[in-house]
Amino acid sequence: MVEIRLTNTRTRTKEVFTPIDPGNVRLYLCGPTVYDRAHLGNARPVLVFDVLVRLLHHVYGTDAVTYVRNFTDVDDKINAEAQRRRAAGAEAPLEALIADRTDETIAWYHADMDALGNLRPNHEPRATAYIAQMIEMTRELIARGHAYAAEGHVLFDVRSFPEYGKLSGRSVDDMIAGARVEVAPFKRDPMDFVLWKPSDDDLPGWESPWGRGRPGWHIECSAMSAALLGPHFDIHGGGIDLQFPHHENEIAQSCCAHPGAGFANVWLHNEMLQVEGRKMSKSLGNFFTVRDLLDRGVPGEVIRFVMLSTHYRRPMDWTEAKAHEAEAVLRRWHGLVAGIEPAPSPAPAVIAALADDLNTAGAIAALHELAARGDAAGLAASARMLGLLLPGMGDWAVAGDDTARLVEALLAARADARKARDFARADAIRDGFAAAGVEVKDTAAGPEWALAAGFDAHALARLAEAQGA
Ligand SMILES: Nc1ncnc2c1ncn2[C@@H]1O[C@H](COP(=O)(O)OP(=O)(O)OP(=O)(O)O)[C@@H](O)[C@H]1O
Ligand SMILES: [Zn+2]
Repeated sequence: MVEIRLTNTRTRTKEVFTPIDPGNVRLYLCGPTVYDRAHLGNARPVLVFDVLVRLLHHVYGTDAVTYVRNFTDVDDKINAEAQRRRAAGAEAPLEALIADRTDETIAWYHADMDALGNLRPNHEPRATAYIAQMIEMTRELIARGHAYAAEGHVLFDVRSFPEYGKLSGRSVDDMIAGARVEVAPFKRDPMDFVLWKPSDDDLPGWESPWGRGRPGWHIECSAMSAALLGPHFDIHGGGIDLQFPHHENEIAQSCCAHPGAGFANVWLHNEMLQVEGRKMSKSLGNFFTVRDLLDRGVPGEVIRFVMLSTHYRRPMDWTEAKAHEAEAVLRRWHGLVAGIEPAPSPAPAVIAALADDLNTAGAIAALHELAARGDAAGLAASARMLGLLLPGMGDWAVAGDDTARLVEALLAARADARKARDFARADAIRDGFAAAGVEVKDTAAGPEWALAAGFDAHALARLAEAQGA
């Protein structure tokens, strides 16, 4: 059996992964708050977990893996968006506007993550479907002396859990000194966090023993993971930005509600996608969405390749240069594997790289070696471990007949123009190609062309029209 090693944030070491039950390997990934399109950074944990899931499928069998990723559909930002729509004249009740917004966002999320070649998780719970479990868990935490009700709120008492801070490696006192904590008169300790809070009359709320209200964010993941995976499961993940406070708080809640169960064995955190050294984030406004890239004509597979070219524990940037390079590589590989039956199993070097703490960059290097050796069957089988070169994925890499015909006709027109010393026309065609996103290289054997990430079929058609080609 392949030995998988993963870096566990909890122990800060790379550990051999041993599932609790090899017949049912269980993972939970913190999913998106569904108020807006996912930005490219939000796709990173999804891609990392997708490769992990493919590796676990390979090692333990597809039916032996349960992958859960939630949708957070209770949130001030969702409410704010619904209120904005109502202020702008929408007639429906706020609840319906909220449901519209979350349904719409979930559909976008699915479309965008599918376009990147990600498998859907086995379960995608929505927080609003698990409110009863959240109330039950909150009640349990009060009964066990780990939480207290005050002024319509229920707060987790961090001093009641000596291990609080262990995941992020800080003591409660350090946290108080360093953190921006919300001070509230009803809190026993400034670090105590909300399990339940009251809701205004014009915002969504649920009846509870503490009055009409709504859950805090952290309790959502504790309740949903317990409901779908049980109180002790294998791997819990998310971006490193969630390590504190979100994951610290999840551990406190889950361990105190289910003493002795253990919660997640391995904590896996991806580093951030950055823009000029800072985390890409909605709040900083330095983001672009996955959809922006797809709409500009960057194929999902190219985005996936670029994102997986950097190890998940390293910060990374998105650059146009990386996208161009990825596109050229994938185009070549698609050409190589076209019509080839994949080998029965992926290359050992690719599996070994992935099993070594998801070394996707190493796995891609191993794919390059297979391609260099001309082992198309091996390349086809191995690339699938990374969700690349999947059946049907290469359509973008092959220019449509029309496109090829237009480009060839324009190249012929350019050659004629050159022969006739009509350099103005030759230059116009060259500039038109550049504007349409057709890259032309003149080689000794004649011109070679490729479609760039931003290829614009309409611009090409207009150019052909204008040149009478
Ligand atoms: N720049 C980034 N790089 C990698 N992962 C990220 C980045 N930003 C967010 N994530 C991850 O995306 C997932 C979804 O996060 P969430 O929906 O809370 O993000 P958000 O609040 O919309 O994003 P932001 O952090 O931009 O406000 C989380 O696992 C989070 O860690
Ligand atoms: Zn979570």
